[in-house]
Amino acid sequence: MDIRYATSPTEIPSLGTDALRGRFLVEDLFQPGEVSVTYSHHDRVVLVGAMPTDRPIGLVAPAELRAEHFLSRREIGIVNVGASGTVTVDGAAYELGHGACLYVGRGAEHVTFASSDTATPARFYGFSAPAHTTYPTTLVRAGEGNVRELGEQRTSNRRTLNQYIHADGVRSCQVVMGVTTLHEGSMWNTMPAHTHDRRMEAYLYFNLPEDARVLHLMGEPTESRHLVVANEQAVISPSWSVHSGVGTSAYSFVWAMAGENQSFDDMDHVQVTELR
Ligand SMILES: O=C(O)C(=O)C[C@H](O)C(=O)CO
Ligand SMILES: [Zn+2]
Repeated sequence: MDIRYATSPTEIPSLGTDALRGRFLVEDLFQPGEVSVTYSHHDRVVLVGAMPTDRPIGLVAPAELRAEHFLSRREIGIVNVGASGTVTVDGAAYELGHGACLYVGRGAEHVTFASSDTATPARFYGFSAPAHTTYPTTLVRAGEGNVRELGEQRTSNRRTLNQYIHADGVRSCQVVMGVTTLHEGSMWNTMPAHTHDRRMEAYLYFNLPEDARVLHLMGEPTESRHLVVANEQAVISPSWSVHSGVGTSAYSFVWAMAGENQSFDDMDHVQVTELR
């Protein structure tokens, strides 16, 4: 398991490109036939990437969790960013098309991932957090969450945000999760930027052409840095960090949060003119 210890904002000025990428960027989530697991000490969130090929692959508890099953004390939100596939939870099969989201509650014992067609594998992205109780495992098809239209064409930030796991939708203990898709011709996400000191967040960029990149802004608003991010890479954003990006092409991203509260609109907004 890849372990990322927590970072203080006071460390940022001393970190070069490789150190920043090593702490905040998750580059190899999807490996054929494997489940990859990255543990962040920011709110003890775990990022999972599963890319089943010719046989199902299981979500197994890494030794560091000291748990019988991965979800013995955790919950997980899963979004399929690849071709269609199936997630099976204790014998119940859920079919996830591209962009669909499955919430799996605490206590599920056996979770496996399979692709519908081995030539075009599914790619399941999971965001897991500690959970105090069990909420029902629930599937949401792509686009069937709570939709918010954001931004404007003149500021190149028109985007459609879909909330899947949230306080007024699929219930969870901590995880808040959804997908945002940029409209053709728009490049900016989450600008004006924000932080939320009550929650960490992770973004997984997808549907970005292989030769395109997102310049992802991070850091405290007045001490910003950037990460150059490729398709299907994730960025860990501590609660003190802005998380915004501009692409060389349109793209989508899975955003997911955990921490003190589940209030999506509880944000500390940052004016564009305040950024440094
Ligand atoms: O496009 C956006 O703006 C977002 O998707 C914002 C994220 O949902 C977020 O950062 C929530 O805190
Ligand atoms: Zn946010």
